[in-house]
Amino acid sequence: MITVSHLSKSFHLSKEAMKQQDDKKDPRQSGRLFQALKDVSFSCDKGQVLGLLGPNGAGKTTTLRILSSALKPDSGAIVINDVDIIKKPQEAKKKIGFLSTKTGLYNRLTAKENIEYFAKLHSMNPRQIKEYGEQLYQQLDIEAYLHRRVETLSSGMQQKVSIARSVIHQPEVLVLDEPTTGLDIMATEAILEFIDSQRSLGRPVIFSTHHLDEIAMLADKVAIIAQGTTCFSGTLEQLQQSTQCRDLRKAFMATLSMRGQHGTEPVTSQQVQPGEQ
Ligand SMILES: Nc1ncnc2c1ncn2[C@@H]1O[C@H](COP(=O)(O)OP(=O)(O)OP(=O)(O)O)[C@@H](O)[C@H]1O
Repeated sequence: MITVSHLSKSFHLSKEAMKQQDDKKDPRQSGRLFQALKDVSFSCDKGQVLGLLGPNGAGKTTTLRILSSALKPDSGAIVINDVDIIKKPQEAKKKIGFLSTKTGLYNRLTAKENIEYFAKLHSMNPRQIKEYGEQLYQQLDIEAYLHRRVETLSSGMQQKVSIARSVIHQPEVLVLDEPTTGLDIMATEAILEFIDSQRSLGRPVIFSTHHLDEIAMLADKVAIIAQGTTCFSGTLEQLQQSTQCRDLRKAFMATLSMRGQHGTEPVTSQQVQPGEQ
């Protein structure tokens, strides 16, 4: 189980960034300080898939980068099976498999060389790499192009290799930032099937997306972030009940407008407690 509680994170803006933010008139900005996250909380249990939703700039990537330990929050906690990984960033690297939109692969290495390189960074031994690698290659259906250089692969193939590289060390939790963006229907389907297979293995999966059909198809839970604050966290049924909307798109829009995202009302952040069902 992973529990994320009350994350906050501010960035100091460069002069250039400040000009860009000024144009957006985002209330999270105060002079050169931009509070990207104010209060983000949600939880995802063993064998659950949680979809992270929110408008552009809401704070989804910032949240996921904090989960992966690439960024340190100003406050808040992330607990995976009783270990606070903010206090133990090395544990975070072991426990979390992270796929970002920029998860790098080395173009000149083959797919297999890339995956094995990252496995070694996680101190896996050759037997473990072979054993778990073989299962993973089959599961992701990437065996046919394991020996091709990454630069010769399509974006869908590269995304599957990136996923393999992110989970080769058998993390306890999988975190994926917009894993299907820019992929065609077949590649998207393969990624969604992989997420579903992780749920069956009992591994919590947290993924951000702008595609509500992916949420409807896969997610057990949803967390909606608006302007750096969680405005809903719970099951899909609870989202539908709280908004009285069966249609997910309408439920999402209703949640945002209840929180003042479409009007002039301030965001009245209803405190979402981690672990809330
Ligand atoms: N390093 C940084 N310095 C300054 N501002 C930042 C930094 N990183 C993110 N931000 C700002 O924080 C806000 C949240 O960004 P984030 O990338 O987390 O949003 P998002 O919800 O993932 O958006 P999208 O759906 O467009 O990917 C944005 O306004 C962004 O410009």
